[in-house]
Amino acid sequence: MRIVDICEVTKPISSPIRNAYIDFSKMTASLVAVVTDVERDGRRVVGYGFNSNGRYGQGGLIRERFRDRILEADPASLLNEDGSNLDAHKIWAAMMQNEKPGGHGERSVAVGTIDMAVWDAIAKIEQKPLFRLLAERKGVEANPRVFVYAAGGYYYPGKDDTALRQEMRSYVDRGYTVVKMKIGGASLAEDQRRIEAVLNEIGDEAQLAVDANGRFDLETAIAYAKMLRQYPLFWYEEIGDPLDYRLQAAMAEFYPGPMATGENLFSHQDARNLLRHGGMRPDRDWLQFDCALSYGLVEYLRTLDVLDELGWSPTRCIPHGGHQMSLNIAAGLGLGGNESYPDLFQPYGGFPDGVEVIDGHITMPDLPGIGFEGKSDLIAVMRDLAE
Ligand SMILES: O=C([O-])CC(=O)C(=O)O
Ligand SMILES: [Mg+2]
Repeated sequence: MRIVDICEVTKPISSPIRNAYIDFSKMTASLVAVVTDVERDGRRVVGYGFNSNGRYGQGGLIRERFRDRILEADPASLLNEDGSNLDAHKIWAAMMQNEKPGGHGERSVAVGTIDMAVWDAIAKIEQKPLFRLLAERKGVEANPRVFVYAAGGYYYPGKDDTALRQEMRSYVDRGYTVVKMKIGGASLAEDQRRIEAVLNEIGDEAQLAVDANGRFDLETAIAYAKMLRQYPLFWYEEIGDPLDYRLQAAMAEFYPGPMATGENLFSHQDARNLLRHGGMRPDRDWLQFDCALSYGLVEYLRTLDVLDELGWSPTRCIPHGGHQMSLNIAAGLGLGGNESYPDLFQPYGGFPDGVEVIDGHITMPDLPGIGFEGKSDLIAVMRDLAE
């Protein structure tokens, strides 16, 4: 049993939307295939992965370093004890040889993307859904019913409050009970008007989360906190720079409601620093670390260990990214839910065909691997790459 090839293609996932920090007009994603020599049901097992939006495709790093380190390793050194499957932890170690600690950034995206494909292959070789494999290995019961919320509410040329309300209404009509919109890309007064328009639209049918995408300095963060705290928001997200733990810690004094952050922290060490120094409150705040951007599930398991050491439950995690990999981790390891972008970043995000959002939750179908084969538009693009 061995990995015979690793293919990568960088694809556009561009759109005219913008958050408080970036626009997505040039956004790309890496799609990766890990090709094995294993056959299941008369078909070669190929694992697939991709990086979530927000960071760009990583074809350069994958081709220059990480792909070759796996392909040049002794194939037997990448297998589990009895040689019956690939070992994601050993493959991770092979990828990360000769890499110094610290500076977690683009490299973590390259490794996270390959790691996703490796886990997809592993679960397909075992012929079971990844979430069931993860629960089994941890000795816990999987819960295929996962909370999901609808992320959108971007700034968009010519988009007025009516269009924003219609967008949020359409998420509620599709079964979501929490919707998210961007703030920080307009004046405080304008954002307040947008927020009130959405709250009037959704009433008590859903709750609203707001996302500043790390835009605010301390003064602006506090001004927004004072405005936002009069509304019953689901959370106030990524207020300041992701590495400014002191700013995050200062916010607890001004914002008693739930806060969320972590999508731009890319290692268990950075996650640990957030929990040590960011003043995050385990009884109400949310952690959004996204394995696809942060060295994959092998690293995410370390992050979950850090949470445990510091008194945090995995139920406080609702990862960024809207991909099926995090849905599997949520269902298998008991996270609090997952992000979803109902109308964006297709075909990568979303759920297998036919999966509906009911009362803010989806139910994972029993598909082998991560479940990409159940999403026809996505698997078509994936098979183009490697089958
Ligand atoms: O706009 C983005 O970069 C995505 C984002 O923050 C989120 O989904 O929370
Ligand atoms: Mg965000």
